[in-house]
Amino acid sequence: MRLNGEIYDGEDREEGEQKLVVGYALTLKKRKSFLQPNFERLARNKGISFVAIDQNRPLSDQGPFDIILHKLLGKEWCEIIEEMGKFDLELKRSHSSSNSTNDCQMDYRQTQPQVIVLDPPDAIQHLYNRQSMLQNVVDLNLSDFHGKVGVPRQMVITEDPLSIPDEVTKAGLKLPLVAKPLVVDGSTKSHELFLVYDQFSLSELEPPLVLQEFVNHGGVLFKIYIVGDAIKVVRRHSLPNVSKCELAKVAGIIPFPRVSSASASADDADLDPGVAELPPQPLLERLAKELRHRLARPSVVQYRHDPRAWDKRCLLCY
Ligand SMILES: Nc1ncnc2c1ncn2[C@@H]1O[C@H](COP(=O)(O)OP(=O)(O)OP(=O)(O)O)[C@@H](O)[C@H]1O
Ligand SMILES: O=P(O)(O)O[C@H]1[C@H](OP(=O)(O)O)[C@@H](OP(=O)(O)O)[C@@H](O)[C@@H](O)[C@@H]1OP(=O)(O)O
Repeated sequence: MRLNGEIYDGEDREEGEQKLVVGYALTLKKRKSFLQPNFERLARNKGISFVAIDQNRPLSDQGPFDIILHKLLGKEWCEIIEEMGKFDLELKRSHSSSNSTNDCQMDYRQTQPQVIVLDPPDAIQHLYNRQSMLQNVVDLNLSDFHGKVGVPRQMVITEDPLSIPDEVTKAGLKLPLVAKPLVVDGSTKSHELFLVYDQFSLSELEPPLVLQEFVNHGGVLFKIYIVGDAIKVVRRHSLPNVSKCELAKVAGIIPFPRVSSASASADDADLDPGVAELPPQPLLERLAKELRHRLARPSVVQYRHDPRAWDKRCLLCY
């Protein structure tokens, strides 16, 4: 990694020796979950500091930053970042078309050192639709590669809630079902999910939504994060299995927001080896490669997989 002309070697630094400044633009919620004191301390020890970007002031008056890390959805913010990207591109063009590029490069570096934006807007593909994001997994056809990869049986309901019971019967989906808003736009509401235990209650749901068969998976799931070639798997607690007996006794709709959030980490939990075993690396690598290919241009794949039921040699993504 480039740091004012030096290469970052990943070694710990003496306290106070700053090598990398990361400007961040994140929601308050994300700041709380991401910039934990332990993380900031670890980063500081490695010479990396995090500085909040003030969105009310021009970016050029702030910093200098080596990296800009952002996860904001607003159009205004995207334009600011895009403008930065254009400036950088123009600069590169003027370098390649002129012989006296060094002057230009020097001016630019002096006023605004080269910043790595994670990620530039044109390298981000937002996956808003729960159905289409899973279609990429269906299309992979990884049916016999160190195990299977698939998605739970599901259907999309866009209109009349009163028709849902019939539509579910026609589609042959088995109860209990997980009801999820069709669109995941980062809002709290888009992560409000319901477990539906009986046919009649289905008409109380609010379309547009995805209805998925609930798959028992031992109360543990894996989240797979892919950045370039790096793959990180974490274990999270999840919903417990639903037995036939429970299904016969329980009725209605039960809400369950964010059951597998970062605070539900099961990395250090004492688990049954049957559910704790991680999916094999070759399968993860293949999955990452195929998804990167299918999701086309982005250099960093921002995709969410919650594969489970690995104890049955079946990686389900939802
Ligand atoms: N088909 C399913 N079968 C069993 N459990 C499921 C199923 N779908 C989702 N879950 C449970 O619901 C949780 C949330 O599901 P999902 O990841 O689809 O929603 P989300 O709102 O995108 O969640 P997150 O907050 O993790 O981003 C999962 O972590 C898992 O515990
Ligand atoms: O805070 P953010 O808005 O980035 O929320 C993201 C959340 O991160 P958090 O853990 O920091 O809350 C993620 O959880 P983990 O990776 O930890 O499982 C995951 O649920 C994403 O789907 C959320 O993105 P969204 O779908 O809402 O855009």
